[in-house]
Amino acid sequence: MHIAIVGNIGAGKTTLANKLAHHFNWEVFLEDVDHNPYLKDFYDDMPRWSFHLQVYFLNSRFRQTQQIKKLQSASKGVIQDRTIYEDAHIFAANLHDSGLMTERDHQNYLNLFESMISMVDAPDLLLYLKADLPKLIQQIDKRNRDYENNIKIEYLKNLNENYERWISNYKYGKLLIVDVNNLDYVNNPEDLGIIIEKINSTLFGLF
Ligand SMILES: Nc1ncnc2c1ncn2[C@@H]1O[C@H](COP(=O)(O)OP(=O)(O)O)[C@@H](O)[C@H]1O
Ligand SMILES: Nc1ncnc2c1ncn2[C@H]1C[C@H](O)[C@@H](COP(=O)(O)O)O1
Repeated sequence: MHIAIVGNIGAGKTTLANKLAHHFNWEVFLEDVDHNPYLKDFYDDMPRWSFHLQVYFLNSRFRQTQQIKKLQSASKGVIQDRTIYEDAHIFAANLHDSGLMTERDHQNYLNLFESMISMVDAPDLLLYLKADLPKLIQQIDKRNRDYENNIKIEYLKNLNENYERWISNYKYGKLLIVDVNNLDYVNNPEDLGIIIEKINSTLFGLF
C-alpha cells in the first residue's frame, strides 16, 4: 500500500506523513529539503536557479519512486511526503508561467520528466491537504525556515491555483481531499483520527 500526501508549502504534509507512518507502522519517505544544495539559492534568485532546483528534485523524487516500488513488491506499506507529479505540474509549471524559468529550460525539463514518468507507479491513494493562504502562511511562519521567510503571497497563491487545477484532473488512482484549514492534528488527536477514518474508508471501505 502506498499513500502519497500532496499539498502546498506549509500545508502540513511532513507532520501528517510522520504521524500516519507511526499509526500504520509503515515506512515514511520525506522530501530532500535539509540537504538540498539549491533550495536556499533558489529562494534568493529564482530565475538563476529554477532549472537546477527542478532537476535536483526530479532526480531525488524519481529515486524515491524506485525505492517505493521495491518496498511495494515486498508488500510493505509506504507514506510519501510530496510526489514527482507536483514537481512538474505545480512547481515547474508555475515557474515557467511566471517567467521564472525560460521556455527552453522548461521544455528540456519536461522532456526529462516525460522519460521518467513512464517508470513511475501512481500511489494507491493520493491525499491532498487543501489549505487556504492564511493557514499556509501561519504554518510556514511557525516552521521558521530562514530561506522561506521571503516567500511571496503571490507565489503561494499561484501554487494553490495549480494544485486546484491539477487535483480536479487527477485520475490515476484513489483521491482523498482533506480541508486542513480547521484541523490541528499536531495538538488534537481527534483531528488525526478524523483523517485516519477517511483514509480507511477510502482505501478499505471501513468506517
Ligand atoms: N493541521 C495542523 N495544525 C497545526 N499545526 C500544523 C498542522 N499541520 C502542520 N502544522 C505545523 O505547521 C508547520 C509546517 O508543517 P509541515 O508538516 O512542515 O508542512 P509541509 O510539509 O506541508 O510543508 C509545522 O510547524 C507543523 O507542526
Ligand atoms: N519542485 C519544487 N520546486 C520548487 N520548490 C520546491 C519543489 N519541491 C519542494 N519545494 C520547496 C518548497 C519548500 O520550500 C521546500 C519543502 O517543501 P514543503 O512543502 O515545505 O515540504 O521545498
